[in-house]
Amino acid sequence: MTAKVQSVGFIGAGMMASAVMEGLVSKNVVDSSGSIICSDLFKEALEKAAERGFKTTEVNRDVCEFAVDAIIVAVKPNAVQTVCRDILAVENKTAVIISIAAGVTLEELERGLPGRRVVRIMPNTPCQVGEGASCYSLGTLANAQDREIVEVLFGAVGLIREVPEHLINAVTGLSGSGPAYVFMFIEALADGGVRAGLTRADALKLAAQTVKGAAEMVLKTESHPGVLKDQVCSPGGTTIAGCDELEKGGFRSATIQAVKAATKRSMQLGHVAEIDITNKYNL
Ligand SMILES: NC(=O)C1=CN([C@@H]2O[C@H](COP(=O)(O)OP(=O)(O)OC[C@H]3O[C@@H](n4cnc5c(N)ncnc54)[C@H](O)[C@@H]3O)[C@@H](O)[C@H]2O)C=CC1
Ligand SMILES: O=C(O)[C@@H]1CCC=N1
Repeated sequence: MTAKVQSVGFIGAGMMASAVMEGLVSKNVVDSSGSIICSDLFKEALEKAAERGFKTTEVNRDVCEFAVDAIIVAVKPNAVQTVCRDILAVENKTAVIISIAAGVTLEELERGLPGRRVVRIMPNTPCQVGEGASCYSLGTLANAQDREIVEVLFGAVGLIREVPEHLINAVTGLSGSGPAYVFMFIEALADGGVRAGLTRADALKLAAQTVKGAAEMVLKTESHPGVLKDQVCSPGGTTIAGCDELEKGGFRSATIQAVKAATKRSMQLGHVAEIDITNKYNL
């Protein structure tokens, strides 16, 4: 979808908000960066956003007054209920409220925002370069137009899917957290290349391009990744020797465990957000 939106607000201007804001501008979803406003308690975050041409404010209510299409809640899970109180203080009934907070359920959002249309979404940082992966669920009062806004905003910056809410924690464990696992893999591939004599710069480029190319093959051919892996492995050749080492190191099992652990952690975060507002967990 390429429809333009009039104005969008972000409460919290940190890592994930910046990634989505950059993506929306570069994909021309908004006329200019001036159609996006963000608020934060942290001055440096606002200064960075202002340098990129976004409107900024220290007052969350300003965001709610400015945003016509959507207010995106982009604070850590334990700050969501505080932000809900700021949102409720402004009579903005047009904007749908979209939370990207890990673990915070639609029920918790609707309890904090009675009578408001809410959406829970889990994006990831590659939204910044238009290659995100986001899954969302609509709250009980959200309507077809709200679904369209979510699809326009997050569809412009990557893949977008509607899923039943109970799957969003699994999405968080896989695509929400997944970029970090992939970055670790790229770093390790590059370390291997350096160990084998390549320059760091060449090794990093080769590693990143290899991951990008392999991912494109999975998406474009729709082949099972095991089939594509077999095509690289010559009998008695180099690749199977490398695969052998990965299996010895528990590579696949470790990856599965990582997704499971992150999913479990996501399930805990909504609860933590409810009971802990002390920043103890630094969420
Ligand atoms: N970083 C990631 O890869 C992803 C993060 N998320 C979710 O996005 C949310 C934000 O995460 P990040 O951007 O990584 O965190 P971050 O720490 O970079 O950004 C959060 C920002 O919110 C600000 N903030 C805190 N309390 C506030 C308040 N009351 N009013 C206004 N601003 C306030 C903080 O100063 C900070 O700049 C989290 O709920 C996280 O679960 C979702 C998908 C991916
Ligand atoms: O680590 C986190 O809690 C956030 C949610 C998904 C990615 N980063």
